[in-house]
Amino acid sequence: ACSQKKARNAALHPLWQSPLTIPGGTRQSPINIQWRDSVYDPFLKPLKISYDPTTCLHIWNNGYSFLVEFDDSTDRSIIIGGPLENQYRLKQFHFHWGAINDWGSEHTVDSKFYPAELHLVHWNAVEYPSFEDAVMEGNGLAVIGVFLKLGARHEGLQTLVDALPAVRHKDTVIEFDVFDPSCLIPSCPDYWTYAGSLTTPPLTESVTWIIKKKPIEVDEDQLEAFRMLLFTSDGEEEKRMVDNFRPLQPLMNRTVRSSFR
Ligand SMILES: NS(=O)(=O)c1ccc(S(=O)(=O)c2ccccc2)s1
Ligand SMILES: [Zn+2]
Repeated sequence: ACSQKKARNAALHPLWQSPLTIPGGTRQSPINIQWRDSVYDPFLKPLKISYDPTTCLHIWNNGYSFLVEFDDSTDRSIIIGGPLENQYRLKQFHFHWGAINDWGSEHTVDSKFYPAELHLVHWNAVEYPSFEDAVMEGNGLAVIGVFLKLGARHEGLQTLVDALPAVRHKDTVIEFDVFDPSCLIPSCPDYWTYAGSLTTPPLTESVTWIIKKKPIEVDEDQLEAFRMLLFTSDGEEEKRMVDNFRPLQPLMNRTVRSSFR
């Protein structure tokens, strides 16, 4: 089987032979972040975030999560600095959550789960001609992870929550034309960063993860609104969209760096 796999791989176009396309690789995500094992890196810069709210396009339920997608045809919504060599363009953001508040995040901190986790997905438009190309490159993507914890109602999130009933079923989309996702990012500058992968197929090892140390607070009704979404299309037997997080992956030969002491 192994030799067959090698033969099959050899038959592939060189582009697809790189280790990046073999998701059983060495830098998979998510991981547990053991705070005391993370290494402070004084050379890490502050992350600079500048989003143009008018680049917001629509919300859609893709059957995994609900995504808010942005117009990434120009450099109007970008991040720069932090661990990044270039600026990266915002493509979309989405969430992962649990059926109950005891779990739901993809990353954990000292083995603690949060009830949900926000991912803001950006791509390296300086070095690559398209998002699809960037997805296949080791420095192609940068994802900001923000933990959600149970607490006060989040007013910025509420505009998003109010739109969710309209995308209850898989493959439903609604226009969502002005939203500034920086309202979902804690003002505290502290973050961890490590080299990882997408946490859903194609699982490619192309993500520089930037995980914010401080969570944002959301209330129970807002988490419940996530849980009333469906994995299933209209007319199919309803399956609630919950527990859409990937299991923890081995750290292997990686160090998690922190931007703070
Ligand atoms: N959870 S995560 O942030 O790691 C993530 C998974 C998938 C994406 S993607 O939508 O960018 C994408 C990328 C390639 C193909 C299809 C979707 S981002
Ligand atoms: Zn995600």
